[in-house]
Amino acid sequence: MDLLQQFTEHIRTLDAWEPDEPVIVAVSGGVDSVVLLDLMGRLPEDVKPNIIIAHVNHHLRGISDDEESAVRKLAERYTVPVYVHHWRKEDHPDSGIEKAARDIRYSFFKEIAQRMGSRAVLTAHHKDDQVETILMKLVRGSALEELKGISAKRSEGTVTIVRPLLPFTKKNLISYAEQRQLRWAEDESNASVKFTRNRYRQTILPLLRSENPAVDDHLIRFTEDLDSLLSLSAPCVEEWKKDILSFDNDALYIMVPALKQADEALQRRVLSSGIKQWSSKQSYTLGHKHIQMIIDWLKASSPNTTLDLPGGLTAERMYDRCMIRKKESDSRYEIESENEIEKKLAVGQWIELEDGSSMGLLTYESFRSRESSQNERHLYLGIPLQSTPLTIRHRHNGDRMTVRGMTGTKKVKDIFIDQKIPRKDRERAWVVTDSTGRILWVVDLKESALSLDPRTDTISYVLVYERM
Ligand SMILES: Nc1ncnc2c1ncn2[C@@H]1O[C@H](COP(=O)(O)OP(=O)(O)OP(=O)(O)O)[C@@H](O)[C@H]1O
Repeated sequence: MDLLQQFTEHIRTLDAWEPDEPVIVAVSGGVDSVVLLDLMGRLPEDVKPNIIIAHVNHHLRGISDDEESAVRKLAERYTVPVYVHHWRKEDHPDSGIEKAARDIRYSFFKEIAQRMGSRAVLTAHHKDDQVETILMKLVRGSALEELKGISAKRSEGTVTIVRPLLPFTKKNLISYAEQRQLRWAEDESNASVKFTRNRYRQTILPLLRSENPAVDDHLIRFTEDLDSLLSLSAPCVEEWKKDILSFDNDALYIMVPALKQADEALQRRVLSSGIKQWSSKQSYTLGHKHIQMIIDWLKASSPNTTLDLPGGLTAERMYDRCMIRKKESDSRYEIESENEIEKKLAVGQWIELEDGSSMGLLTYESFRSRESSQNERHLYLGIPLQSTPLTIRHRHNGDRMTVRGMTGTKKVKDIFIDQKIPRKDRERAWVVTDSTGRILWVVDLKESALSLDPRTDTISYVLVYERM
């Protein structure tokens, strides 16, 4: 059976879309996604969807623009629509480039899917990616639950991320591309052993394969077996969790004697699952390493001690109970009390604020077409794609923000002082934060380096503020 036949069979079993339904294919211009696009275009009519290409030009490497035009040419060749997002690293000074680039990719793919009424986003991850991921996680010491590979289908809200090339090796894809005389761009970063994944790809896995050529299949089988064991034992973990853990908005509580009755591997699973559940509501994260730290500390510590954890969290032990929560902020130098009004703002929404002013978050297109955006009572700010939903609130003690032309962050309090804003007005000022809590704007006063300028930047959304 040739690759197209195997792919078609696999697509039928995946059952991720109906014929003629719109699906998004993420095409970087590399061989994997070029092959995926070609295979999708050759599917028989009874499984063939309406293909829409999504591409992100990261402006990171010399060839980024060539990749974009190659992807546009592919769209012409297959007569399918293409959507391109431009992303610049200067807009993301705080985050690691690789992670920020990946986050923006997925949020763009999902946004296009929602806009086009598509349920599926396809990426070209293949079997070699799968094996590298598993091995890297094993070596890094990830928690058992994280030792999963890349999933063939993963739901994220209304969209499912589908990886239809997982059964196929890179070799399979390259020989298909050569047979079909496809053209693709080489990713320069693949050649560098600087990146961890490339060391696994170029040195570690070839060595393991020379020891046993079936090592790839063995690693994949290992995660499949582990997955099934984890699902089988999940009800038991849930039972233990009921005795050991509880949480509310403020804290996660651990009953120490109950925890100590479980063996240590079970302690890790219970805590890891409980913390994940609690932190998904609080947007804190504690990794495997810190879970082990808590277990070791509870084993050794006397009844009244505390342990500092990352993300401003602290664990306090009071006899039989341990409480994990956000550290109290140091308010010695702040006089005014905090005002707790907090509102979320999603794209397309307008909200009225208590002081009679209002804010709306518009797409760039609708901002441009709104005549009243020229109104002098309006102030506006460009918002990067991945920042939403925004939060509107008054200032908090200890607030800090990035400021253009300055490295690090500056205290919002100092910005008020620099601009000689009277105390009573400081309490009334509105602060806008992005989805991760970073300040984008102290309204009418200071824009953070994370915001964009609608006149010059390629922007996704515009936040409009209308004074009372
Ligand atoms: N710039 C891009 N534009 C469109 N699609 C992309 C882009 N980069 C990657 N993709 C899609 O994602 C797939 C995986 O790419 P890559 O291995 O570089 O991503 P990654 O950073 O490892 O992502 P992940 O964390 O999801 O594995 C590609 O085959 C392609 O389908």
